Amino acid sequence: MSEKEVFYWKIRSHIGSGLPFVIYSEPEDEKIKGILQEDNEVISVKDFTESGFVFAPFNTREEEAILLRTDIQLLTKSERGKDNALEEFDSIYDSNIIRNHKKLVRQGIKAIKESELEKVVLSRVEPFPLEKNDPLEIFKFLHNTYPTAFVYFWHHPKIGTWLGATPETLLKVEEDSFSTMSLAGTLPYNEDEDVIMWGEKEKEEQQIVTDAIVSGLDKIPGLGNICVSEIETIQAGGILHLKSNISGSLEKASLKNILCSLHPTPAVCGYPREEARKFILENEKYHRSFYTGYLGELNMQNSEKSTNFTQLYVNLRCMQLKEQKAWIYVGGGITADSNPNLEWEETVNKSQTMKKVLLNII
Ligand SMILES: C=C(O[C@H]1C=CC=C(C(=O)O)[C@@H]1O)C(=O)O
Repeated sequence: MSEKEVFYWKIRSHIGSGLPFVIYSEPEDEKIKGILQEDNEVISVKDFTESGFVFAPFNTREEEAILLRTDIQLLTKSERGKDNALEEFDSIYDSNIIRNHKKLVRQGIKAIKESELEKVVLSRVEPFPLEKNDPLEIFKFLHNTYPTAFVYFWHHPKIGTWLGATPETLLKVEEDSFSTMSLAGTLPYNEDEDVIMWGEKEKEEQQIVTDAIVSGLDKIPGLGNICVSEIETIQAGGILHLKSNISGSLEKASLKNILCSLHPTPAVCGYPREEARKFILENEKYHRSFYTGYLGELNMQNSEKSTNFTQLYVNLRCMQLKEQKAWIYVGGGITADSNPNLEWEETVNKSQTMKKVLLNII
C-alpha cells in the first residue's frame, strides 16, 4: 500500500471503530493532515490554552467549542490533479423556500432601516439527497477542486459529521505575530470578465467588516502595530469576494481575548454584533450549529521552529451529513441597499460550491 492508501485506510478503520477525528488541508498546501482521538469523549474547550483541533459553533455563548485531542497525528501528501472543471447545474427549489428566504432578507432590510443595525448576515440550510454516502470521497473531491480553500472532514460520533471548503481565515498566530481577514461582498466568477465591477453595496459591506475587526482588536491590551492591507478580489470556487488582510504583533494578549473579539465577525453575524446576533437568533428559524463557527489547529507544536501556532478558519461553504442527506449551509450579508432577489441568487451560487462536488460522488 502507498503512504496515501495507508493514510485513508487508517481513517476508514477509525470511522469503523466509531471514534472522532478530523482530516484537513491548508490553503495552497498539498499536505493532508489527520488528527485522531482514541476515545469518544466530548471535550469542551475551556480557556483556549489547550492544544488540539477546535471545532466551534456560531453561538459560542450558549454552545460549547469542541476539542479533538491529538492522540494520533497522520500526514500524507496528495498532488492535486488538474482543477476539477465541474459543471454548474440548475437546482429546482420549492417556491416556499425561495419565498421564505426573500422574506427573511426583507425583514433584515426593514430592521436595518428602522434600528441601529447596519448589517446582518442571513442564512438558510438546504438538504441534498445522497445515494452513496462516502465522506472520504467527498473530502478528496473537495481537496482537489478547491486548492485555495481550507478543506476538512470532521467527525465525532456523539456530535456529527461536517465537511467544507472555506475561503476565510479567522485567526493565525505564530510566535509574536497574528493575522486575520476581512472577507465580504460576493459576485459570481466569470472567466471572460477582465475587469470586476464591485458595487457600492459590496464595498460598504466589506468596509463594515474591516472597521469592526480593527476597532475590536484595538481594544485588546497586548496587541500592537495593527495594519490593514489593500483590498483585493479573491476567487473562491465559482464566486468572488473582497478581502483585506489585517495583521499585527502580539505581546501578552491571550488567544481567548482575541477570539472573543473576533468571533462572530460581521462577515458572518453583522454589525453592531449584539443587534445582529439577536436578529439572527430570533428570525432565521433554524439552528446554525457549527456553520459560521470556526475550526482549526489550536496551540499546535511547530517542530521545526519549536514554537506554538494556531490556524483557525471560519466554517463557511460547508455541509453536515445526516439522514442520508448533505445539509448545505449558505448565507449572505444584508445592508440597507440589498435586493432580496439578488440575495437569494447569492445563496444559490454559494450552494454550488458543495453541490458541484456532491454531484460527482452520487
Ligand atoms: C455567510 C457566508 O459568506 C460570508 C463570507 C463572505 C462573503 C459574504 C457575503 O458576501 O455576504 C458573507 O459575509 C456564506 O458563504 O455562507
